Parts: sequence; structure tokens; C-alpha cells
Amino acid sequence: NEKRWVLSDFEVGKPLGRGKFGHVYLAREKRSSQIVALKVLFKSQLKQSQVEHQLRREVEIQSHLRHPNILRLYGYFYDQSRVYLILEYAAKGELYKELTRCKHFSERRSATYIASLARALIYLHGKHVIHRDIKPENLLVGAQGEIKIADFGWSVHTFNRRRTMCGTLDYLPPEMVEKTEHDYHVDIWSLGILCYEFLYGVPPFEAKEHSETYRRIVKVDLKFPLEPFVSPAAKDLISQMLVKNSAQRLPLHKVLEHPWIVQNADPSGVYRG
Ligand SMILES: CC[C@@H](NC(=O)c1cc2[nH]nc(NC(=O)c3ccc(N4CCN(C)CC4)cc3)c2s1)c1ccccc1
Repeated sequence: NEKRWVLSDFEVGKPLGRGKFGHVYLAREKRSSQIVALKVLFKSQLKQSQVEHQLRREVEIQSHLRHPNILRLYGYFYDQSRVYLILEYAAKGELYKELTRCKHFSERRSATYIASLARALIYLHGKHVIHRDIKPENLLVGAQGEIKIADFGWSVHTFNRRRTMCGTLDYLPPEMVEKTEHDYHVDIWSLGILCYEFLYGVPPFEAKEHSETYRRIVKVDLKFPLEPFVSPAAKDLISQMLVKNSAQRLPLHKVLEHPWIVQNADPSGVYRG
């Protein structure tokens, strides 16, 4: 959008949350009265972490995406000290807070979210984009209860490679932990981790020490607790996604055809409780 936005185009409201390098606020664009989320990032912090290129990529990628389960980026602007991203407002907030509150999700709710995310990833991969950071903290919930992938800070176009990694190891597949080459199959692994965490409330390879998590990931040391009860079909799907050899992970379109998804996911992609 060639429109040049400025801060005075918006009435800024309450803070909605915070993340790396800044905060996000509820805001209203004055001319259209459209409600948006205004993400404000500090240039100083971006510079000292050398992530300006990553932010440019996030903006470039997310601004061209159009999918019901991917948070829209409408535009951006900057001033002396900050960069502002004009984002779609997800009215039901952060998914991980809901997961913390519920402890774990039902099979229907989990399957509905996993199906929506599989469709969003099929769309992304079709555009040669890998998200690479699919985890509860980067998922939001829209007004109708639909799940939305946010924060494309770690996404890349498949032709270029990646550098160092920070944040939780839990979601990293073996090839990223072992720093070997990787491709869009990493998102299938993360979706399997996410499915497990939705159902059990914790990621499968969680451990006290990073070194222990690392060992469990590369070994694919997958165990299913006895509580809460989870159907064999769900375990089968997770086991077909958390496969060390990335080429053998269940392709996303097969995830959508899996019996557990077919029998449990709400076709509308919205969990109505
Ligand atoms: C995912 C992190 C990322 N966040 C975004 O980009 C974000 C983009 C974006 N769009 N809409 C959001 N909505 C909210 O954050 C939100 C939070 C709580 C809400 N409720 C509170 C409880 N109540 C009962 C219902 C309403 C409603 C909406 C967020 S966060 C980020 C990264 C860096 C810096 C700031 C933010």
C-alpha cells in the first residue's frame, strides 16, 4: 500500500501486550474508524540485536499474505526512534494465555486449531514461505474464535538460509537443532509439537536443562502421558509428524485427511466450545 501512514492517523488506545523489541496497542485509524493493532518497536533495540533485516523481511512477507488464519499486516511507518506495524486486531487475544488457563484443550478444539493451521501452512508453503516459529506465543484468536498466526519475525522465503536461533528450543526440529540444512518440513514438525502441547498442556521434549531438551529432540524421545486421556488417533497423527527424517513427516494435505482431524475438527475452522 503506497499510502504513507503517520502516527497522527491513529487514536492509540490501551496496550494489548508486549513482545520482543516493543509493545502492541489497540488503535483506531481516524478516517475509516477501523480498529487495528499497532505494534511499536524500538529502533535502538532492533539495531543492537541486528534484526532490522529480519523485520524488513517480516513486513515484506506478511504484507502480501491473505489468509483467514494469518494475521494481516496492513502497512507500516516509522519515526525518529520507532517502527510501527499496522496489524489486524485479533479480538480474543493470545492463545497461549487461554491454553495456560485451560491447562489443555479438548480433542475437538485441538483438532480444529491444527486443521486451520495446516491450511494456513499449505497456503504459506505455496508462496515459498516457511514460518519456522509456530508456537502458542505466536498464535492469536479472532473475534469468532478462529486461530491466527502472528509475528512473522522468523519466517523466510525458502531460497535463503538462516543464522543463529534464540528463544525456546522446544519447537525446534532435529535438523534445526543440529544446524543442518532445513526446508518447509520444519513447520510440519512444529505443528506436531503444537498438537501435543494443545492436548497435554506441555511440549513433548520439555526438560529442565537445554542440553536435555536437545538430546530428547534429536532422539525423538516421544512419550505420551497416561493423563489426560488422549485418543490413539491423536497419538498416531503426532507420531507421523514428529519424525526425525524430515522427508518422512506426514505432508500437510495428509494431516487434513487424517481420521483424527476428519472426526474432530469443526469444518468451519472455528471452535464454538
Ligand atoms: C505475538 C507477539 C506479538 N503480538 C502481536 O503482533 C499482536 C498482534 C495483534 N493483533 N491483535 C492482537 N490482540 C491482542 O493482543 C489482544 C490481547 C488481549 C485481548 N483480550 C484480553 C482478555 N479479554 C478477556 C479479551 C480481550 C484481546 C486482544 C495482537 S498481539 C508482538 C511481538 C512483538 C512486540 C509486540 C507484540
